[in-house]
Amino acid sequence: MVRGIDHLRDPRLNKGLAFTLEERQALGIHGLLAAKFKTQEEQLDICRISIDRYEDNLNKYLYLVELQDRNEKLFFRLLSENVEKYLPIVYTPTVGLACQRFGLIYRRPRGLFITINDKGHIFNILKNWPEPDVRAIVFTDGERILGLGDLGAYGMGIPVGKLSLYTALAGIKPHQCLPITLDVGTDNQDLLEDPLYIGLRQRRTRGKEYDEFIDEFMEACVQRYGQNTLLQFEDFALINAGRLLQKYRNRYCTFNDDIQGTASVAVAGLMAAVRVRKRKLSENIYLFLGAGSASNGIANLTVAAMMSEGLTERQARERVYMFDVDGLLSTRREGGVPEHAKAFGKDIEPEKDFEACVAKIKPSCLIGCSTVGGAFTPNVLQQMAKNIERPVIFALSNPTSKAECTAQDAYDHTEGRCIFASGSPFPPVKYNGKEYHTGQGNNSYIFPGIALGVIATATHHIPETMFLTAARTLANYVSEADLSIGRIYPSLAEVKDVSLSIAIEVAKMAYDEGLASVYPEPKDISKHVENQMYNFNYESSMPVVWGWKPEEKFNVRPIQPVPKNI
Ligand SMILES: O=C([O-])CC(=O)C(=O)O
Ligand SMILES: [Mg+2]
Repeated sequence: MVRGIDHLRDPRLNKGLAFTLEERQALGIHGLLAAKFKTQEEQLDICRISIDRYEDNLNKYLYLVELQDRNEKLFFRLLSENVEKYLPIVYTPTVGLACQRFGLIYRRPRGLFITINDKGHIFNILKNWPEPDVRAIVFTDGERILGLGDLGAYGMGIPVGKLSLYTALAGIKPHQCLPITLDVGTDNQDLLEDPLYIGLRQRRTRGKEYDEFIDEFMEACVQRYGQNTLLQFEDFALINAGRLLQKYRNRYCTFNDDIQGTASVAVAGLMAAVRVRKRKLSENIYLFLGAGSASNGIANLTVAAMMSEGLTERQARERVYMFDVDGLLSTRREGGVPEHAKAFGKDIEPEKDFEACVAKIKPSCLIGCSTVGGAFTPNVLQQMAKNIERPVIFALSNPTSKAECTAQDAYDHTEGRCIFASGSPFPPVKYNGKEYHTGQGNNSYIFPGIALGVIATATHHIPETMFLTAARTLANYVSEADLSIGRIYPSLAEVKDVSLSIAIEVAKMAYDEGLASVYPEPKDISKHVENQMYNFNYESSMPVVWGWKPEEKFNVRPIQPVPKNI
């Protein structure tokens, strides 16, 4: 039991003015607080008022970071009860800005920084982390932070933000979460010259040494926290993301959020669009702008979904085209098709002009994972409207500045006929006197639920089919009301329910497929999952008195009346 001022200084224990008189006295903090007793609800009101006073989103972000450092329960309850309002601050898009300014806003440390110089000693560094019961680690090497590129150690904002959502959206306990930055240097010249830069000021280590470093890291994590520790890759560059996923997916409990989480949310959106358009997944032609991790992840999962509608793998792949910096992925083009996207190369005439490509291939679904802001020009969008009655337009690159088009542009240039989703949030669209609230095809609908299901069952691997299950679960949440306002995702206000449902489906699957290691199998899986979840409300801080009370231990007979004749 931590007593005295240290109790107030520990964000996990601190309740501010919500400590009762008894608690203040028992903990030796009486007098260290003002006289007023507040409820958590009153505190939440003050937080909301305080944040509203800031106009600059980065200041709002800083307020929330400091709240998390001061009073963890209050932070998580605020976030979980106001998802629509604060998700864009703690997470995309503001977290992108926070990463870019990380040198300026870096105050208290959160998470671990492990550098390439620590190679050979990673386990020792993990031992410095004070929590013994970590179940999930989100880590980045900072090379592809959102669509912003190589931000090196400034990328730490991302694992921190992702893990905030683990707790706020899926109720995973904060002490079970560990954010890590693997600092192998940066190739971003601006950062190398930035006096505020907090990372190693050297070029990125690559090749064998990098691979050995990641190998050692993966091994050290399971050595420290167990084979079932969930290891989430986040914002790795294309050259490493897919390759490392293949290398580790059957050896560790791991997934790559940008490949698999993004794929799952995109496929859920496509499934919901089926309801609007009355056109099966397998009746579409897909064109991806960008042929990186996200595109390949979405394309592969879409192929799997088309196969479950009856197509062969080959037939399904034939319906998917990709276009990258060198043009359409044609086997006839100079330099051929890059290895990582081989499955989607086509034996057709090369084409370097994207607009021409949209006209020639006539896709019915256009999916942007290019990190090129504005790449879906008015001409591209108009062509999509010519291709099909209800074109699907996904502008998935993050943050907002990297989106391939805005929601308003998509409506304006398709006569309001498009079905639109974006990775970052957009304000409501006005078109022809009607207001549309388009959805956010962001992996935040997926990864918290997957993580909860995986942790609750101590699953040892995460098969691809779990992401298809998650996609179906999410798509089932989309109501007719959502669809009628142009949204192919449930509102963010429902994302906690969605996460729990995904977790339950994932947990069921883990037992069905023999992947779970929590035994015996719980009779009621939903209850089992729910029982693991974080309590966002304050609990009593009174010291617990252990021991037994005689009247509980023994059945004491009631006193009998004494017979009169004795
Ligand atoms: O963080 C997000 O908003 C989604 C994501 O994983 C990315 O863009 O890399
Ligand atoms: Mg990411």
